[in-house]
Amino acid sequence: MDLTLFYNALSFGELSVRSLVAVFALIVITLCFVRATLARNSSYRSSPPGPSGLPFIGNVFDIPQERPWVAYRDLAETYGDVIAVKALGQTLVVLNSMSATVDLLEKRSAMYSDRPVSVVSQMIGWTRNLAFKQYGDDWRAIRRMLWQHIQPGVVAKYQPVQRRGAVTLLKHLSEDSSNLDEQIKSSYCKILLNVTYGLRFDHADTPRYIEILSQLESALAEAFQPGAFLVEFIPWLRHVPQWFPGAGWQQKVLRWKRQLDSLVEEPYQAANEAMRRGEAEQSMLSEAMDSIGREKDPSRAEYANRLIKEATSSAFHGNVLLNLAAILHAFVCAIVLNPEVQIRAQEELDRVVGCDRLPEHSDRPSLPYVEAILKETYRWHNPVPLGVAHRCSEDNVYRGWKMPKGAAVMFNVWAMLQDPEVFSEPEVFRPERFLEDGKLNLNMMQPEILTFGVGRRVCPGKHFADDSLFISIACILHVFTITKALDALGAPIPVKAEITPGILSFLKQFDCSIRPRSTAHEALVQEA
Ligand code: HEM
Repeated sequence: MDLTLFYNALSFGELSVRSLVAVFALIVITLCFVRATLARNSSYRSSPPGPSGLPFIGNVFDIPQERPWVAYRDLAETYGDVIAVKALGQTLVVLNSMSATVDLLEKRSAMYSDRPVSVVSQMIGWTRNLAFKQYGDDWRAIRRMLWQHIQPGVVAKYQPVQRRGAVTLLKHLSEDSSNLDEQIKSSYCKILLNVTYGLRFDHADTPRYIEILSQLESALAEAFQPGAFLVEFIPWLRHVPQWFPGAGWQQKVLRWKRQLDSLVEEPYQAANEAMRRGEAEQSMLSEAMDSIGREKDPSRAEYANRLIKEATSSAFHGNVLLNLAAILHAFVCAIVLNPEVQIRAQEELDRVVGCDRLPEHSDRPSLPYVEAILKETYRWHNPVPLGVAHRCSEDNVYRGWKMPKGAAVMFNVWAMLQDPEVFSEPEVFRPERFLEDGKLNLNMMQPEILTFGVGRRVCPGKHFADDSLFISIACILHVFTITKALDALGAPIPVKAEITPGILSFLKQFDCSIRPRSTAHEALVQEA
């Protein structure tokens, strides 16, 4: 999933007020909050500790836009694992330890499972996605429907499609590995279109959907930048007509809305047409349609249709594809930087799988080192370093602090997965940390319990994602040798694991060479 929400953006970086109008509006808003702030003064004193900040605007200038998760970890060293920062009357609580995360998001999940509201999200229509929905009946119904299709007991049925996607990626990479990021996205897009909508791998619109998803990736980054949209502070601005001076932002929001509409509507329509022609493969959509096929009451059928549409599109768009792609991309980067890991993995694959076939999901229990590489990738590079913001829906007391209703709550996944007390030399990519005597060491903290979120909003696609990433990683390691690319003079081009700016964390593009290990391995790809 995916997104990250307005309140992620409200991680209170330097508020980039871009114009005099914005500055003026900000002053007006802060004055409007004076009374409320004073009224809440007593609760402020008892809320979790954090930097004091400026009067009324709070900590707006305390947290940088770049890598705010590092700033929160540093604040936790001063104030303790639970910190609160405030801006413009809003409270953001950041949990920097596993114990606080479990205490609040899991043990008190009835109170900590809502999402903060974002006006821009509503305008774009992101609220059709499960990840953006408020906690309530609609969320519950859609989540239940999606869960039926991707819960642990049934998710293995998608393994053949995931392996087909991995093989498609191998074929593309053996022809041209220069655009790694695009190839990875294309492979996961095909898998997701097939399992959610039953669309074939060669569906003509796949490249266009990838293009729209990439554009929406930038939209996510921009929409949630602090101060980027004044409407988040003054919601009535959404009613200002587009022609009004200064309302040009609405054009942008409208463009994103159209793009998202395409992504929600077009695969759904294409799938329905394919089903009518009898050309669609079995999918979440076709199974869900079968189950409501006998519904006679038109209003109930209409309601069920909307649930199906929103459940399937939640498994396709949002950050689902971007998260999968980000993790596989990080894995390739880690291998380029750590050639000894590749050698050890290939020894294991040669011993278990041999040279005359590609890996299968059924090999997984016999490939602990490859498994450890996946775990270490989850730990080493997490695309959602602050999780997805939850919202506290009732006043409650934790460790003597008042946790106010309406506070956004984020959990610093990055800080927990980079904690040197738990993972020695956390910046080093070392799969061995998850092994003991050649077997998985289950006494180690398992990164996936944080990577996919916590509590009732935990990622429902985590088992699907984990199966899919495992087979991709096993197949790539089995077939290719990945090294640094060489420049014109034959010298290795340096690679650095740098992240893109923004509230989501993706590794920047890097050069690398991806070549078949041998003609026998190349033949495996051609024959698959
Ligand atoms: C490596 C890939 C993935 C990562 C890192 C990831 C991560 C996450 C995270 C951190 C959340 C928020 C959890 C929280 O609020 O505490 C989430 C929610 C969600 N994810 Fe994933 N996810 C991935 C893949 C998938 C896949 C493959 C699917 C569907 C097939 C999926 C569907 C969803 C949905 C629908 C939600 C919203 C759940 C809700 O709010 O109730 N995700 N994901």
